[in-house]
Formats: sequence, C-alpha cells, structure tokens
Amino acid sequence: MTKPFGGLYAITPDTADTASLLARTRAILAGGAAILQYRNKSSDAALRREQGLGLLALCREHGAIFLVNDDVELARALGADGVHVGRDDAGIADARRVLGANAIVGASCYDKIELAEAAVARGASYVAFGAVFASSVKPEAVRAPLSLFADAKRLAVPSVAIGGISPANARQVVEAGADAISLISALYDAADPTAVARELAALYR
Ligand SMILES: Cc1ncc(COP(=O)(O)OP(=O)(O)O)c(N)n1
Ligand SMILES: Cc1ncsc1CCOP(=O)(O)O
Ligand SMILES: [Mg+2]
Repeated sequence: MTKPFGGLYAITPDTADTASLLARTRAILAGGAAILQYRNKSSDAALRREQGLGLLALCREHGAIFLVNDDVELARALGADGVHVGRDDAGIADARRVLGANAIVGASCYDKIELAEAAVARGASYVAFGAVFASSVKPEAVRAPLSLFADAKRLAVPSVAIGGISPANARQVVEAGADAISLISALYDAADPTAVARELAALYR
C-alpha cells in the first residue's frame, strides 16, 4: 500500500557543491521530507547526472519520492519516480510517454485554477500553485492566493504549494488545504535542516 502523495516536499537549490547538497538533503530527509525534487537550472549535464544519482540513492534510503524538475530525459536516465514540468517544459502527455503510465508527473499551475483543470485533464499526478509568498529564489514569480487550495479540492489530484514558505507561515498553507508544501530556502539555508524539516512535516500528522 503506497502512501498518499503529500506532506513535506523539499526542492534542491542550484549548487555545484555536491557534497554539501547531499549532506543537507540527507538531513532534510531524516527530518521527514516525503518528496524530493532535484531542481538545477545552471549546472552542466554531467554534474546534474552525478548529483541526481546521489540524490536518488538518498531518497531510496529514506523511502522518499524522487522527482526531477524540467528534464524528462534526465528523470528517465536516473530512474526517478517522475518529473515536474512548467509552462516552458515538456508537456504532461509527452513526459508520461517517456516515463510511463506509473510515473509521477507534476505540473506548475501558477495562480490559475484553469491551468490545474487542464493539467488534470492531460494526466497530471499533482498540480502546484505559487508563489504563495514572496520568494528570494524566484522573485519574479506571480503571487498565488491561498484560496486556490480550497478550490483545488474538487480536482482528482493532490495540490502542492510553493514559494516563500517557512516555519513562520507554513501552518496557514496547510490549513488552506495544500496537500504538500514545497520549499527550497527555509530548508537548505537552515542552521539545522533536520529540525526545520521535522517541524514542517509534523504539520501533516
Ligand atoms: C512543486 C513545484 N512547483 C513549481 C515549480 C517551478 O518550476 P520551475 O521550473 O522553476 O518553473 P516553471 O517551469 O514551473 O515555470 C517547481 N519546480 N516545483
Ligand atoms: C521554483 C519556484 N516556483 C515558484 S517560487 C519558487 C522558488 C521556491 O523557493 P523558496 O521555497 O526558497 O521560496
Ligand atoms: Mg520548469
């Protein structure tokens, strides 16, 4: 019996320091992250493959779902559990054709419930809305209201919140109805990533 998709969803920061990335990711998984997304917009293919292999091994060690952002071919080559795609990435159906019917294909839906409806119709496994708060990683992101998560309850798939989420504001996102909260900075920049992960994961218990 597989666990329902949801809970604490960690996303990796862009870094060439693989040792630090893996050490911090291990700490976050130990704290209870259920899902990890490898997101790297700047490194070359060889480094992204090396980092992806290391992250996949950590997820298998901790029983966490491993997803790759944007790059369907890298997700396939690594044997990831799936991919997350946005408006400028591969289509949902194309991703599923490459990764298979059982793959997890998540879709960015920004601030639009209509995009989520379309994504579900195309076979998305979950839909993501954000940024729900100002994000230093993606300052240009459109702002998505928390009300979207109540609206999204009528969709057949889980919803994920992203953007500027931290221990200070996470509870309101969970109470708004997000099935998962995804974070980069509040986890990877924390003095004690395990403690922060534990605090955030506990919101879903
Ligand atoms: C869960 C989740 N939501 C949104 C994103 C954003 O992805 P990114 O590739 O940075 O931007 P878009 O392609 O969606 O515009 C994500 N990575 N994960
Ligand atoms: C990738 C992405 N998409 C919308 S906001 C964001 C960045 C999330 O990073 P943080 O959790 O540090 O705000
Ligand atoms: Mg993308």
